[in-house]
Amino acid sequence: MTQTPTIEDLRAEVDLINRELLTLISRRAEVVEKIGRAKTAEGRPQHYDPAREERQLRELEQLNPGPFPAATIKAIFKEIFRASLALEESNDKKALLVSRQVKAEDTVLDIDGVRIGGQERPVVIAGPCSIESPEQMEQTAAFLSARGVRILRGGAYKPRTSPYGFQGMGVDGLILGQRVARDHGMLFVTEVMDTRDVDVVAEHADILQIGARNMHNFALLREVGRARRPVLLKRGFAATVEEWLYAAEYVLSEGNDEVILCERGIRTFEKWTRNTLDLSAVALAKQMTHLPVIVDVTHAAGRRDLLVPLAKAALAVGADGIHVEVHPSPATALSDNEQQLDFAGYDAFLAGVGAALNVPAGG
Ligand SMILES: O=C(O)C(=O)C[C@]1(C(=O)O)C=C[C@@H](O)C=C1
Repeated sequence: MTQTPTIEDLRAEVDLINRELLTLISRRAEVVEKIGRAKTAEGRPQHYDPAREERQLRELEQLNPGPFPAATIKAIFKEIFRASLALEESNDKKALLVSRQVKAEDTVLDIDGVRIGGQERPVVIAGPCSIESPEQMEQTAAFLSARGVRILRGGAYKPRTSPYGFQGMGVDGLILGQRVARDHGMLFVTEVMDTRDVDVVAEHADILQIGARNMHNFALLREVGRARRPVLLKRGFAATVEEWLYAAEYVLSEGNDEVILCERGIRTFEKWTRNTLDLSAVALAKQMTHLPVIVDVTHAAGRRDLLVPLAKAALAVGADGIHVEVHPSPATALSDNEQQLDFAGYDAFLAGVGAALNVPAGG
């Protein structure tokens, strides 16, 4: 007399079938990978082939012995096609130069003795939004260098919403920024906005900044990639992390691997801050890439009262430095009046962030 199998017996049978299915599904994946490689070799523009999927589904529907209804069989196989397609496409993807797959260890930049990235102390990049006058730059550099800041920022090209607004000092600003930075033993970082200016900016600046609005300017990214100067690459305010990293890849692909990523806040529905600081992007960029990542707290917040908590948070998630705008007299500044710190404000900021920033205060 045959006994009715127990649940345990039936489960043992299911386990065996699972193993067979796994073997078959893996074998299928291996064959699909071969199809994928053949398509790539033939130079086919895409792996997705809906007609081929449709033919398979029709045949499977006809062969379906039940008890699963046709729709269920279709859903299961569509999932198999989706996974197979992803496998084919992932085999095509070249590991990016910015990724940790290509370089596992942190990139540490050494720019005239100023080290950025890895286990180094976080750096501070500070200075006015725009370079306006010798007095303004001199006062700012003297103040900041006395507080251990080694990188002076200042914009020489400032296209404004109105073409009639202050447009920056241009080459005179570059010369001034470089001289003042040298006089105070600092590096000079300034934004380059036009491919035609890359050479002259690289002549005067130690670090070339690509602004958020130019993150997608691929011609400019290629040009700074050839300039053989470190690049500070701001994230576009509407750019995904993937787009930001691809922008960095443009620079690296030209042979320049000295890139500092800079998160400066993204545009969201929030109105009470100028942008929204995306801390997860900082953590993610640190995890996925080997490049140093810094955070521009000034543009992220657009208001002075949030700079301390945002800087602390940025450092807590692994930022390699902080970018902050400082001006001797923000009220009379020619741009960004609302958000630049005055000198007392910078001292309060430094005291507020405290040990996390590790810059010798009042030194
Ligand atoms: O036959 C192909 O062309 C494949 O790439 C394989 C496969 C499949 O899994 O069957 C995968 C994706 C395509 O959209 C069509 C079919």
